[in-house]
Amino acid sequence: MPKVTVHRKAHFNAAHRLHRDDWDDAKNKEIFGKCNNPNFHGHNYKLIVSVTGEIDPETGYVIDLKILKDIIKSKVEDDFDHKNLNIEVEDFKNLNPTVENISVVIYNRIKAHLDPKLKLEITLYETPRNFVTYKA
Ligand SMILES: Nc1nc2c(c(=O)[nH]1)N=C([C@H](O)[C@H](O)COP(=O)(O)OP(=O)(O)OP(=O)(O)O)CN2
Ligand SMILES: [Zn+2]
Repeated sequence: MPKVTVHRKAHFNAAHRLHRDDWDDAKNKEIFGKCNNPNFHGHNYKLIVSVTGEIDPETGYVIDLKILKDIIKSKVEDDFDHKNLNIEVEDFKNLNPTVENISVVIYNRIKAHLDPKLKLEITLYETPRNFVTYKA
C-alpha cells in the first residue's frame, strides 16, 4: 500500500522562561536575553502533528483524524494551554522549555498513543518566524 502523511493542526497559548538554576543571573541573561525575564512571557504556539503510514484498505485511513485530534487535545492542549510551562507542567520541572524541548515532549506524549507502525513528526511554531521539526 502507498504510504501517506496526514497532518493535524493545533494550538496552545503558554507562558515560559528560559533559565538554568545552575547558572548565575548574569550568565542566564547573557545566554537567554529577554527570554530569561523572571516574570515569564508568553507565546501562541502553533502545532502540526504529522503521521505517516500505509492506507488501511478497508477504511482508506492512515489514522482516523478524530482519534488523532483527541490524542492531541488530551495529551497536549489540555495540559499546556493557558499554563505556565515551567511551573505547571511536570515535564519542564527540570527541562528548559525551549521550542526544541517542547517539541520532543509533545512527540513522546503523542507517540505513546499511536500504533507503533506509524511514523510521527512534530512541527512547532513558537513565533510566526521561529519553528522546529522533530521526528525520532
Ligand atoms: N533555539 C532557540 N532559540 C530561542 C528560543 C528557543 O526556544 N530555541 N526561544 C527564544 C524565545 O523564547 C522566543 O522564541 C524568541 O522570541 P523573539 O526573539 O521575540 O522571536 P520573534 O520571532 O518574535 O522575533 P522577531 O525577530 O522580532 O520576529 C529565543 N531563542
Ligand atoms: Zn519565549
